[in-house]
Amino acid sequence: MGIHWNCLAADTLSQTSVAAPVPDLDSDLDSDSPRDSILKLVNVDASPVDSAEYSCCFTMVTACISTWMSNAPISGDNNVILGALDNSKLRDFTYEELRAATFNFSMNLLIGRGGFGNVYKGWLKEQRPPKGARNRLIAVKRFSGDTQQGYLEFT
Ligand SMILES: Nc1ncnc2c1ncn2[C@@H]1O[C@H](COP(=O)(O)OP(=O)(O)OP(=O)(O)O)[C@@H](O)[C@H]1O
Repeated sequence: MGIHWNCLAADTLSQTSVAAPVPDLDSDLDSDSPRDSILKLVNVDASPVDSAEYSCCFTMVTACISTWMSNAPISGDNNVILGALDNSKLRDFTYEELRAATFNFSMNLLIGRGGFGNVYKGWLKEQRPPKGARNRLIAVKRFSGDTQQGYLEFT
């Protein structure tokens, strides 16, 4: 199923606040880099997730990229290949692409929870010829079957 995603310009990921472990993705990062610092700023103020939430059938990217991410190295095969992306346009992503980008919606990457569902941090591999590929930091909002709000907004 193709899913429409809206990539916003705001770099709200940098505003999250609570430290939490992140997956092995970070292992190849420069520990002194700003990116490494940001990766530790995972907001875990949300309560544990009900298993019912995993029944969701679609998700939505709500955000964005940090400028300091522009030269980030590619960090693993789990990343999704992302074509040239213009922030002014919408792009479709499959569920599998976003599942891979968020390491199967890892709870270690949970950064928030809204009325629509959980929000996860993730990375998409972006091709930017002739510069080559880079990782792009994103936020993925995953629809929860427990909420009526999502149905009202997206149907
Ligand atoms: N782009 C983002 N970057 C960083 N954190 C985000 C981002 N989007 C959402 N979050 C986190 O997820 C939490 C929930 O966001 P969300 O947008 O789902 O809230 P909401 O206002 O209830 O929206 P909705 O009603 O559409 O679900 C936020 O409070 C924030 O902590």
